Amino acid sequence: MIQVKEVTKCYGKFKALQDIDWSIAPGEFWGVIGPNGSGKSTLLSLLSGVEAPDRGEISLAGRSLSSYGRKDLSRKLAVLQQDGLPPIAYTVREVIEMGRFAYQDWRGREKQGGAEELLQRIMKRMELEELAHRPLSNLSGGQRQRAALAKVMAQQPEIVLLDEPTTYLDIRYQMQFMDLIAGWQREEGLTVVSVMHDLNLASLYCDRLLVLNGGRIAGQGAPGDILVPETLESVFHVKSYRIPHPDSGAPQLLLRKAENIMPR
Ligand SMILES: Nc1ncnc2c1ncn2[C@@H]1O[C@H](COP(=O)(O)OP(=O)(O)OP(=O)(O)O)[C@@H](O)[C@H]1O
Repeated sequence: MIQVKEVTKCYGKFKALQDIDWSIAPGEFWGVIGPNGSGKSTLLSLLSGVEAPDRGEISLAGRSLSSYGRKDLSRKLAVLQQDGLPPIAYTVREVIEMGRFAYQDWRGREKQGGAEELLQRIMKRMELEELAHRPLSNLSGGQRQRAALAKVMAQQPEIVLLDEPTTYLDIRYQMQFMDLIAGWQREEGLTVVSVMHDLNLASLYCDRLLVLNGGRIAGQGAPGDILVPETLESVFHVKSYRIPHPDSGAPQLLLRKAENIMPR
């Protein structure tokens, strides 16, 4: 679905990403993890076409990413940022409708029917019906994030790129958000690439993890292979224990306080 070949991205003389080779198959759920400043957001902005690599090539469904027009790309790929939508005066309903941009003609009319039914279904699923006519400016950060996800769903993309999407959500909505994305992935074969700071959440939801460190790939593979105390120590400089999740056996990490770590 996405091929990243020998990609390097520089800001001035600084190499934010170097020699990135990565392949994403359709329907996979990838988590991108790594310390602050390791290049995660830069990689996402390259995948979304917002920025272009200095070297190397990114292709999407067999075509160079740079050859896609704006509407063309919007039907394939949607992006959800950490603070998905600003507190603007548009209502929730209006914002979700904006997700249909790529399917409208120059007068703002849909080329095919069925949009109204789709919007109703999405609002119901996201529990946004009661908020439909409220302006974003008087919603909480978490409610705005749900509206942002609804807008992305209305876009009906094949790939969704998420940049730390659960940062401002409480634990209930973090889980609800991840469950919605995972359900959407299962039901419609959505391909997901998500920057994640919460490694335990990444372990529960991602099929594969890409580890960045200092702009280079420090590992890629299944969470069971990647989330080991040795990697946590070499990449994040923290000590941890690893235990299996009682439900699924997925690895979960317990962080160790420095005062409890006995010198050998
Ligand atoms: N527009 C820019 N100009 C100059 N340097 C930049 C720019 N954008 C990012 N960088 C630098 O590139 C490196 C990677 O930044 P990036 O935002 O991709 O990291 P990240 O892994 O997403 O970090 P975080 O976890 O803190 O969000 C950092 O050192 C950052 O300072």
